[in-house]
Amino acid sequence: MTPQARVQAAIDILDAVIAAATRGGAAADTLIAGYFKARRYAGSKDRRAVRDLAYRAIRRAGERPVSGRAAMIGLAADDPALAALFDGAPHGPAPIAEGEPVARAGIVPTWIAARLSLPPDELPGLLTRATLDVRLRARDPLERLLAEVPGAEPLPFGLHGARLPADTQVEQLRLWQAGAFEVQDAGSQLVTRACGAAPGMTVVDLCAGAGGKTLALADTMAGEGRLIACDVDRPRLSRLPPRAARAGVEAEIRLLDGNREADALTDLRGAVDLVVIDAPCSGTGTWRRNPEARWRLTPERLARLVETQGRLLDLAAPLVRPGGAIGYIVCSLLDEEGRAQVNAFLARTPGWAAATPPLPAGRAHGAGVRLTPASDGTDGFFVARLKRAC
Ligand SMILES: C[S@@+](CC[C@H](N)C(=O)[O-])C[C@H]1O[C@@H](n2cnc3c(N)ncnc32)[C@H](O)[C@@H]1O
Repeated sequence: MTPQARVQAAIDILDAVIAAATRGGAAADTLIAGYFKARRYAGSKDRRAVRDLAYRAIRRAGERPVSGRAAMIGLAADDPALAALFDGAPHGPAPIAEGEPVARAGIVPTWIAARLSLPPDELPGLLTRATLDVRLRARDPLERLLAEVPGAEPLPFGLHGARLPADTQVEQLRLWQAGAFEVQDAGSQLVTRACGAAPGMTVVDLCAGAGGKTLALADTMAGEGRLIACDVDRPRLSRLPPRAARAGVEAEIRLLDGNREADALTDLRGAVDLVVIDAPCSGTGTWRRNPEARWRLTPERLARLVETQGRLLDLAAPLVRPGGAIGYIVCSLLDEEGRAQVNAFLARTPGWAAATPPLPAGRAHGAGVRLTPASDGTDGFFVARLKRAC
């Protein structure tokens, strides 16, 4: 592909990303993969260059741009070499006309910025490139992983895992195939640990999805006790059993009905030591992985998420035995999903109190702990451990 054709390809991809963000379609990564699947002529250098251009344009625009071309013209405004490629060459973008729409540079959409309780100097951290962190099974020695992957470094915060070079082909590694490790952000590992699972417990992972945290919980439980993984999303949940099998983990799987979740949990009422709620949320803490997610969120969608989170807390509470706990997690930096959500639960539910353990990272935030990309180098999270009185 010519340099001009690469720019046009990135514009086409951006159009698809903007359309998907508007109507709730696929993530940028999926759209980029689909684009190149249909264009086998593009070589690996072309793919890398187009992907890089598209992501630079996505990261640069805080608000959803009106078009891919507006996003790319915005990027070109800071990059004369890129601007020069708008020259009307075949397969490339037409020259930039006077008065054409240009996406404004920004980090956070205005309506979200007003609700984000982050100091301004932390905002750029939301869009830095994420690290490739992996969690190693407790029984596997870290040295083997460090020996297999040149450039791998031990994770900070005393976590049993490694930070791998960004371009590592994880699934080709022998240790991954043997089930010894899983890709999991250091922050995600820390907040899972904060929930306080232990061997012998009965643990419900209420929003297990494809099982990232289920597998980490199982490792902490060392195969002793009972682990029940639930979700309302059948395709996501169906990805859990093969992952569990690869890691040598046993978990009961329960598909919940989105309107009647409690029906599938009646046998667990008052019998659970720990319910982990890794709640559906805005994902504002993971923008560095999915920067287009900030174009996707709307006040209405956020309100629905907040309502679901409150409902999940109320669903979890009766499952917990006296003296047991809820681990509430969101990968969000919005207080209405984190601190305020937990405060509201504690205010309306007698017999519950905050009992979040100190973490080797993050800062106390209301009844819980918050991790941020800028101060902890992890995805952004809020976690709270809530204990039922004995
Ligand atoms: C943050 S994701 C979970 C990620 C997963 N725990 C992991 O570590 O990979 C939130 C999950 O909540 C699920 N969910 C949404 N509404 C739910 C509900 N009412 N009951 C249970 N799960 C729900 C979604 O399908 C989604 O998989």
